[in-house]
Amino acid sequence: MTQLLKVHGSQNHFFILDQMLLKKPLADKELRRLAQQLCDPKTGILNGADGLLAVTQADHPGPLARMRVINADGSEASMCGNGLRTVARYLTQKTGQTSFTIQTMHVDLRVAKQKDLAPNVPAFAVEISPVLFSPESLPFKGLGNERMINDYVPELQPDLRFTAVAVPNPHLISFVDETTLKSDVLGQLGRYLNGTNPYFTDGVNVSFAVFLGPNRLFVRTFERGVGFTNACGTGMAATSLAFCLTHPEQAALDQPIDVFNPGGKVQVIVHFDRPHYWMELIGNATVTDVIDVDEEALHAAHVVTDQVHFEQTKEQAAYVDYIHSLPRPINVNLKH
Ligand SMILES: N[C@@H](CCC[C@H](N)C(=O)O)C(=O)O
Repeated sequence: MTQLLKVHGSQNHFFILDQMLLKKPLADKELRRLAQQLCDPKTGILNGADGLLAVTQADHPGPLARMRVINADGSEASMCGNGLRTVARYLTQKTGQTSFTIQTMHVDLRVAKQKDLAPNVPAFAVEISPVLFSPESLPFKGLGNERMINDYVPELQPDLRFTAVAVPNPHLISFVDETTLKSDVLGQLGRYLNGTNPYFTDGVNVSFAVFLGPNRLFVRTFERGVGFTNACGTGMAATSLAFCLTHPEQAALDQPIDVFNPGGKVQVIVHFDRPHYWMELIGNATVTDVIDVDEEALHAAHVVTDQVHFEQTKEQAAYVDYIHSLPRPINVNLKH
């Protein structure tokens, strides 16, 4: 027997699997199959999730562990901001350390425990970096050879401006009005750019954002490898950076930006240590369920309700109380 955790950051839901607890860690192919089975609400448990976060040993000295991000469709992403907060919390509980680094696909990132957002709503801050703008780093092609910052891109959508940035997973951002944010445009564009298309050949996370005032945004994301999510941490960090770059009169560097999303709220602080931008993403790291599961079921990608034992924590009730205490600037249906 081993344990899985069901967790979320702004209701961007994941399962955490600590490979270091297993007699035999899952091979890459097994991890991909498990993510597909477990995250699908039809075949998985607890309504599925947006991804599987695998915690493994770091392959060099320094970081406490390594996080791998497997999207619901089995593809692997280089980073996940909401997920990193939940892995940071898991490692804090496992080791007692409250400030450390975690290895991700390309870089080691700093994480630190924060003051609880409300009773039983733990919070963590995580570093989001590196920030890259070149077409090769996303990648995108056929849309100009220069960086894309608040540009009209008629190939994508005639009347919207776009910013493309990798953090280091790829993001495409547009500032829109509330009607456009709620319209079908985001889903259509997200599906197109994450299917066979000539522009974003590895797919891209697409976010639409509405200005709410100085240092305040609402962000909705269609995620690569997932579809619509309640929140995308790297997406909100990338959008806050785009906000600072394109609307400096409304968004300040080195100050918290409140970013509301369908699943709650986070804060992002954008820093510019010349010549590099980097962001801090601060938000909840909630554990909703502890699941006892047979190790063989993980290898076989067959984790089903009647063969596991769940223990629900009281943290989701506390999280719901917390978000009900927040302003709700825009209502978008929640994904369950
Ligand atoms: N939800 C995540 C991002 C997960 C990876 C993304 N789908 C990708 O493929 O890049 C976040 O909170 O950052």
